[in-house]
Amino acid sequence: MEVIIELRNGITKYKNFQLGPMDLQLSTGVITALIGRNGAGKTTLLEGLSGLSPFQKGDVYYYGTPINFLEPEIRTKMTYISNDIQMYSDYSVKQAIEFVSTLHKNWDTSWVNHWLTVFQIRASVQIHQLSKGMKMKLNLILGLGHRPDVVFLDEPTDGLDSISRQQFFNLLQEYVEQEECTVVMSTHYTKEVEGICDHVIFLKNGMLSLVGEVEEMKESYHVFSVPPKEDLSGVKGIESFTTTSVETKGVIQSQTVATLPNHAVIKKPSLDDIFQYVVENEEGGEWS
Ligand SMILES: Nc1ncnc2c1ncn2[C@@H]1O[C@H](COP(=O)(O)OP(=O)(O)OP(=O)(O)O)[C@@H](O)[C@H]1O
Repeated sequence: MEVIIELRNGITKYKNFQLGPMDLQLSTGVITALIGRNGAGKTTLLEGLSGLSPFQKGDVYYYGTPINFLEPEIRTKMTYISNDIQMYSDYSVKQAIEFVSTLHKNWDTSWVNHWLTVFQIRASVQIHQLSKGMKMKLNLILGLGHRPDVVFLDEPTDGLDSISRQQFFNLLQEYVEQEECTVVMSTHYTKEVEGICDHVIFLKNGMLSLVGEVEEMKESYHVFSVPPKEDLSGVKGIESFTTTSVETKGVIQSQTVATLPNHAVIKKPSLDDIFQYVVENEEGGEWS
C-alpha cells in the first residue's frame, strides 16, 4: 500500500462551523468509511479533498505532489460522486453516457456497458423514469467510467434498499480490486460498511476523532454489559456507558477488560458501538 492522497493542515471555515485543521493520508487499494453525525463536516471534507470546494487553508497532495485543482489532468485521476441523482434527468441513459464520456479521454466503454447490463439499465430509458436505486447505480457508473484512481462518494447509498446497497458495494469492491485505487465513502449505514471498508475515519464537530484500520480499532475495545446497579468504580479504561432498567452497557479499552467484574458479559464491538461509546460518548456517562 502506498500513500496516494495526503492532506496537510486542511482548514475550511464557515460562519458557524470549522473543519480542521487536519492532516490525513489515504492509501491505495483501501476503502475508507467516513462516519460522523449530521453536520460533522463529512461533505465539507470530501469536497475539500476532491477540489470541488477546495480547503481555504492547507494542501492536498497526489503521490507527494501538491494538487492544483485548476489543472484538467487531475480530473482524470479523481471523481466525486454525490447522491444528487437529479443530474441529467432530462437525458436518456445513452445521452448521459455520451455527454460524460466526452469529458474524459480514457472512457472505458466496455466496462460501462458491462455494468449497465449487470444492473439491467437500458440505454434507451429516460433517466427521470429510473428508480432511485437505478439512478444511483448509473451515477456510480458515470463517475467511474473514466477509471479514476481516487474516488470520493458522499452518502451514495442513502435511501437505497438493502439489495441495491449490496449491488452498489459489489461494484465498488470489484472496482477497487481491479484498479488499486482509494475510495472514501461517507455513510450513515455503519453496520453495512463493516464488511466493505478496511479503514474508518470518525469525524466529530469538524475534527478527526478516530482514524485507523477497522479490524485494529475493533481489537482495541470491548463491549461489556453488567446488571444496571453494578458498581463500576474500580474498573479502568471505560470509554462511556449507558444504563437502562435491564443493563449497563458500555465500551472499555481492551487492555483493561480484566478489571471488569467476573460476571460481566464482554464481546467484540461493532463500528456502531465505537461510534456511539467512544467517538460520541454522550448518551450515558463517562467513567474516569
Ligand atoms: N457553503 C456553506 N456555507 C455555510 N455553512 C456551510 C456550508 N456548507 C456546509 N456548511 C455548514 O458546515 C457544517 C458541516 O456541513 P457538512 O455538510 O459538511 O456536514 P455533514 O457531516 O456532511 O452532514 P450530513 O450528514 O447532514 O450530510 C454544517 O453546520 C453546515 O451547515
